[in-house]
Amino acid sequence: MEAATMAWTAAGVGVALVYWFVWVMGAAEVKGKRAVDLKMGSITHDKVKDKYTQYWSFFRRPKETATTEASAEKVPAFVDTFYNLVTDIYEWGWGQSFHFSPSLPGRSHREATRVHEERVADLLQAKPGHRLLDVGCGVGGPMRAIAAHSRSNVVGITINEYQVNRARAHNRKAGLDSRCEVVCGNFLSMPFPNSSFDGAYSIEATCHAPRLQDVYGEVFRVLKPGGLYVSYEWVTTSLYRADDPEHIEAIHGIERGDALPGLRRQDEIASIAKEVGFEVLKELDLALPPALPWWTRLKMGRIAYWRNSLVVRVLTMLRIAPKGVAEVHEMLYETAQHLTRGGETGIFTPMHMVLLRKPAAESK
Ligand SMILES: C=C(CC[C@@H](C)[C@H]1CC[C@H]2C3=CC[C@H]4[C@H](C)[C@@H](O)CC[C@]4(C)[C@H]3CC[C@]12C)C(C)C
Ligand SMILES: C[S@@+](CC[C@H](N)C(=O)[O-])C[C@H]1O[C@@H](n2cnc3c(N)ncnc32)[C@H](O)[C@@H]1O
Repeated sequence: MEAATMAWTAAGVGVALVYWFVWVMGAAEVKGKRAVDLKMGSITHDKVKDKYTQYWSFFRRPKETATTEASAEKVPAFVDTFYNLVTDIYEWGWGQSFHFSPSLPGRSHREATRVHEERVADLLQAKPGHRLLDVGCGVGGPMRAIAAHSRSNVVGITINEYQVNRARAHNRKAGLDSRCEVVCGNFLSMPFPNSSFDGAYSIEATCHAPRLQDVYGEVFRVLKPGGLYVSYEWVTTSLYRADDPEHIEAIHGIERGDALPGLRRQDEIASIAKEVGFEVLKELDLALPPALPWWTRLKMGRIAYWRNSLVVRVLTMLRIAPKGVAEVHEMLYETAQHLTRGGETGIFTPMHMVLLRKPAAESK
């Protein structure tokens, strides 16, 4: 073969490979967020690496982030930075619902996710015309599933403006924008009047609050008397041993890689809820058998992680993705290992469910 023909063939194969990785394989979970669309929220291209460094130096020592008041006050701003860094990677590699769910035999991840979300609507006894609050709504995967399942209206709040725009765009696309509204704000001090919601829920979001009392107190305030609140909490279980180095490593790894100011213990949740005035109607770790493991979705994707990592590196090299994306992706990969370890050892659950009620006659 002539040299020129060989060069053209090699170039053709190269272009085809890049196309395959970026356009075909790159759209990992949900078509619509492709690898070439990876931005870093509202962070400008040249600032991504700096923001990642700032994030990492803040959350490197998880316990310290929540224990001093000055540091706890900074948590929402760093959580916002975290979601600027990860939102597109989450959507690209996981989908529009940023949470786990128990695996369901013979059903896809997407179906298992929907079932886990619809359970919230059923626990809340949500009805057409009800006004529900989604505390920490992400890009609105759960909000759309719950509004569609129960025909209720949902208002979501997230600290991250980029997520607000993504969620609104998804709501419009799904034809649910008349029933799903998204507000940018801090759930530790919400821009809603007292007693303005029939029900409320939070899915894997309140773990970002330095003090659970503060967010539960706000939910209590905005709920109508008699209103129900369901929360899926990230907690350590009774199997966690604070003197076991392997346990410490897994839990610290989860906290660092998920912008958490220190995980709470499972047995703290109900007492905090009671402290702010709620009645505790139900409390259950939804990850316990007969539920099938939630972490298999993380484990089974090793080949996908390798492929994604390559895609991210190629896109950074081609300057399509900003510098720093590869580091963020690597951090998430490590976080996935810690989460898997937490699940396998049973020391951690992301789905400790509590069903709470604001008393019908306000006692507070
Ligand atoms: C509730 C929270 C987020 C939970 C999960 C949605 C995310 C936790 C870890 C994330 C991921 C880890 C590995 C990534 C992988 C390397 C990449 O190629 C594709 C995306 C991941 C799978 C990513 C997806 C979302 C998570 C599973 C926290 C923040 C409170
Ligand atoms: C892991 S995501 C879960 C999102 C959504 N519940 C879901 O399951 O798809 C956590 C969410 O909590 C939000 N959040 C964290 N701290 C917040 C705060 N102080 N105020 C408002 N939202 C916050 C984040 O912006 C993000 O949307």
